[in-house]
Amino acid sequence: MSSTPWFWIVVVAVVVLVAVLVAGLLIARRRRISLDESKAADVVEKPKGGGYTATGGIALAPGGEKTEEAEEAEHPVEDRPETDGQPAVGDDASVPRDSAQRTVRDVELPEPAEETAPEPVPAEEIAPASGRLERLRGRLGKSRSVFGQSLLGLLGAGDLDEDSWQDVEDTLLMADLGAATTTEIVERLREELKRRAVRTSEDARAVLQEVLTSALSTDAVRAVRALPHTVDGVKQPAVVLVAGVNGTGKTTTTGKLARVLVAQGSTVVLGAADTFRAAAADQLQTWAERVGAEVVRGKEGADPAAVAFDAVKRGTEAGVDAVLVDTAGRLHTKTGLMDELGKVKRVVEKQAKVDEVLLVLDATTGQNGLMQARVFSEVIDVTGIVLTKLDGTAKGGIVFQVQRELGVPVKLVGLGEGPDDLAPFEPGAFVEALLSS
Ligand SMILES: Nc1nc2c(ncn2[C@@H]2O[C@H](COP(=O)(O)OP(=O)(O)OP(=O)(O)O)[C@@H](O)[C@H]2O)c(=O)[nH]1
Repeated sequence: MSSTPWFWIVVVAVVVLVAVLVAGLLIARRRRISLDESKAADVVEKPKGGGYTATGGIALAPGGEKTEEAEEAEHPVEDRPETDGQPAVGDDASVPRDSAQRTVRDVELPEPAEETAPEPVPAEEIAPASGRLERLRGRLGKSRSVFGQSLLGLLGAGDLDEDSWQDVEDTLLMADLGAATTTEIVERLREELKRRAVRTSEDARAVLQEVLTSALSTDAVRAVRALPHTVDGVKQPAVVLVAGVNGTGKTTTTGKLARVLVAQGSTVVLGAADTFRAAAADQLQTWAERVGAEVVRGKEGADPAAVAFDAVKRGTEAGVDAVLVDTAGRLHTKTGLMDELGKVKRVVEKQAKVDEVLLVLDATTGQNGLMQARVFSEVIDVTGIVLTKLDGTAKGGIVFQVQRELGVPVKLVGLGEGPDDLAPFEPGAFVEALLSS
């Protein structure tokens, strides 16, 4: 083989190699990173937030009132197929640059509206407290049928044999008068009927009324100490503590009592020291609003003694006539809760004397109510009893027992859930109501 072809093959290979080397050098040069600082300075840092710069404060509108109608949107939501106000297919993502711009213009600001005092809330009409027991006589219906019909039926029948006297005794026991009071009343009835030689049912009724009324009489003052007094020439509100077990009607009684006081021209602060149940404070607040009294309440679970203290402090500062403190319902069997009630009283007494401690008892609980009363009076020195729900029981006789056993007068009776269904307790009117047909 001749050497000519080999010569040409070597020449072509060298040419191709040179061409590849030149191309590689050119590409490498283009890719090299420039570290020239002057070029880096030309890069302008973009402000964060897409170039938005606030020129003023956030626009604010008065709360609670309706603001001016917003201008009609260019693409009203209602014209869109979807309802949530999100952009729809075909909507511009942003306002086109050539769209009409709003210019600055003067606008007439409306004259500020003259401040008008809020319309005073008309106070609810409150039934006068005097003569309430007579008006609520019908509410004693169940107890009345036991006393009025059974007793009068037995006594009006003329001379009573031993069986009849046994029936009288049973009737009194069933009405929750308790053994001791029943024995005492039966003895007095026998004596009086014999002494006066009673023959007619009219006379028998009169004797019964007299004996029952005297069994309820006491030398203790029945007036609720809820009027202000003066200490060193300074007016002090009366401080009333309302206590009792759960659901006896403490909050309702506190509200009803506040109504009575306000109706008589007193100013009242209510202390919601029932911090266990948020609803209890709300309930008291509703009463306060209806009556026109101020309410002092704490956070749920707050120390009831602190709330009671604050309520009395507020009442004293505001110069009101009475501060009524509603305490949490508690089981008389729970020592901790009872201790806490004692603390409420002690803490309040650091700044003012507690003038009245009302123990609220539910008449429908009968003997159990009596046990509660005993424990409560050991802890807080009860000065008056409020017997509630007398409208719902045949055991109105509990009044006799409570008073006799505790030596504390029944001062008020609850005869319904209505705001004016609280009556002062008057033995004569109460017995009259029990015996009325
Ligand atoms: N029929 C009748 N119901 C009453 C009377 N007093 C209160 N009540 C009702 O008894 C229920 C309990 O009353 P509240 O005032 O909430 O009792 P409370 O003792 O404050 O209850 P707690 O805060 O849970 O301890 C409510 O439904 C009242 O309307 C009354 O004299 N007669």
